[in-house]
Amino acid sequence: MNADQLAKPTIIAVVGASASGKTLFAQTIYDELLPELGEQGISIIKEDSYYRAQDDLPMEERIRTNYDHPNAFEHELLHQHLSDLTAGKAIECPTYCYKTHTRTAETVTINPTKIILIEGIMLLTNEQLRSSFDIKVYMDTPLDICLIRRIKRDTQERGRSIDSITNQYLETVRPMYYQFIEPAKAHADIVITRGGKNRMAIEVLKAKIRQLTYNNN
Ligand SMILES: Nc1ncnc2c1ncn2[C@@H]1O[C@H](COP(=O)(O)OP(=O)(O)O)[C@@H](O)[C@H]1O
Ligand SMILES: Nc1ccn([C@@H]2O[C@H](COP(=O)(O)O)[C@@H](O)[C@H]2O)c(=O)n1
Repeated sequence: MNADQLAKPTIIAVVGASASGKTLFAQTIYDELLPELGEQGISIIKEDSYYRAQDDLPMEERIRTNYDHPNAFEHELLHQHLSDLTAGKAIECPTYCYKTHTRTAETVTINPTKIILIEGIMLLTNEQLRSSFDIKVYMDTPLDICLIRRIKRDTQERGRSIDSITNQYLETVRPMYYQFIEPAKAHADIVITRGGKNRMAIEVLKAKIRQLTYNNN
């Protein structure tokens, strides 16, 4: 094993409200750097993959779960997986289905890489996880914009009705945002405005990742 393979990875966490642009932002950086850094250079993980499996619950109960509380996630497993990747071991990342509200049977193998991008709503609420991140980015998108984008996305991609989106928003998404997500902004190193298409912010992060990759600092 050479020195590069032994080097500790840099873990970059992208957090913020639901539909604030976390996925678009992190995925754009990943897609644009992958051809240059290769599959050994950069990987991407979604916190949503670690939503708890609920196969044991009937659908009526799954619908009532508060998905905007830290306890909805298996953060212990995510922390274990980040430790494994840091130790140079591959992981089997769960996959999640928003329509059935549980995990699917498949897992995705993620190999250790120099840069790990991870994105999700509750990543900074867990102290153990927080301390494993080297760079913490917060997407500071106004909540009304997030709601508009969530309505569009959840009707088109997650099989939701307008009624279910608005009820869930008022009952859990909005109050939990104020309880858990917005206060976590204080832990961020970088705060990003204008969502997942902020080109300058994307270029700044890409430049930092290149510096970490090629200069090792
Ligand atoms: N700056 C932006 N302008 C227009 N659409 C955006 C912008 N940022 C995100 N979106 C769109 O909003 C929706 C939610 O963004 P997404 O990245 O999935 O948010 P999150 O991962 O934070 O839930 C997606 O359909 C995405 O393409
Ligand atoms: N079964 C589920 C699981 C999660 N959600 C919602 O997803 C949001 C987090 O994902 P983002 O991509 O939007 O960050 C979160 O706000 C949950 O309400 C869901 O609706 N159903």
